[in-house]
Amino acid sequence: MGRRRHLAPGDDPVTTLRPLSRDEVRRIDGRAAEELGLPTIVLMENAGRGAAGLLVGARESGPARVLVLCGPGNNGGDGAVVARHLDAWGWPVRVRWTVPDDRLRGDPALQRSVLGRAGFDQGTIADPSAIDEDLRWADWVVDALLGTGLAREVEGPIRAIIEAVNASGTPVLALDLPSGLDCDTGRPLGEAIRARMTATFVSSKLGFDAPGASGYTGEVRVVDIGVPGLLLEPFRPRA
Ligand SMILES: NC(=O)C1=CN([C@@H]2O[C@H](COP(=O)(O)OP(=O)(O)OC[C@H]3O[C@@H](n4cnc5c(N)ncnc54)[C@H](O)[C@@H]3O)[C@@H](O)[C@H]2O)[C@@H](O)CC1
Ligand SMILES: [K+]
Repeated sequence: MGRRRHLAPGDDPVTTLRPLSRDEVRRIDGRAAEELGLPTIVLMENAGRGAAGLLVGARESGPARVLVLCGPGNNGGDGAVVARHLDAWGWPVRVRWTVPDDRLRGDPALQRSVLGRAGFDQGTIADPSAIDEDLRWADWVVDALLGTGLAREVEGPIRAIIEAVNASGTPVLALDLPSGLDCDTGRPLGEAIRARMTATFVSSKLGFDAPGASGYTGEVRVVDIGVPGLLLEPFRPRA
């Protein structure tokens, strides 16, 4: 009998929701916190833990060297959570942020502080060419640069980092969205990460079904981040 396929974290055992728009998924996150009082740090932990589990599942052989690239927002915070779990499982991890820690607020700032206190190989990318050595070292890259906060053409250092990652050919696990991909249209805003796999939160995204989007998302896996069912009701398939 073939390897029993356990349900990986996020393989929703009950129902799948219809693909969501950027606004819908951001509103779900917001309602969970504002209306239901579920702290966003809880959703972030579930997101990062689920994504880390998918990376382990994607690796037939043992631990791999993982370079986690974190942007300035909650997507970056997710990346720090992935790093913490992979490290606890014995995977060699490096964490590189696109901004100094005094530019972080809230959940991502907290996550970065925890990694700092826990002795992680963590730093700020001073110049996009500075990640070339990290890219040579890594077996996998975790793309935690930009998620649904992407609001304009990708520019500046983040654009150069995306180009360097794509040029390196290193396989990428993208968190929530491949950075630079428009959530609703599935088209790159200037430049986008070409991922081997995308761990997307709550549900798939409208843009993932657009022609050409799979060249950026790679295999899409949904990670359940613990949003209460009340908020998911409007998005369940019609019975
Ligand atoms: N809010 C929540 O409760 C949760 C959010 N989650 C994560 O948070 C993400 C959304 O986080 P944020 O809203 O903080 O935003 P992101 O972390 O997606 O983006 C970070 C910041 O990048 C900047 N930015 C936007 N477009 C840019 C561009 N073109 N070039 C350079 N910088 C640009 C913006 O200032 C934006 O706030 C989701 O995709 C998901 O990964 C998850 O942790 C689940 C829970
Ligand atoms: K991302």
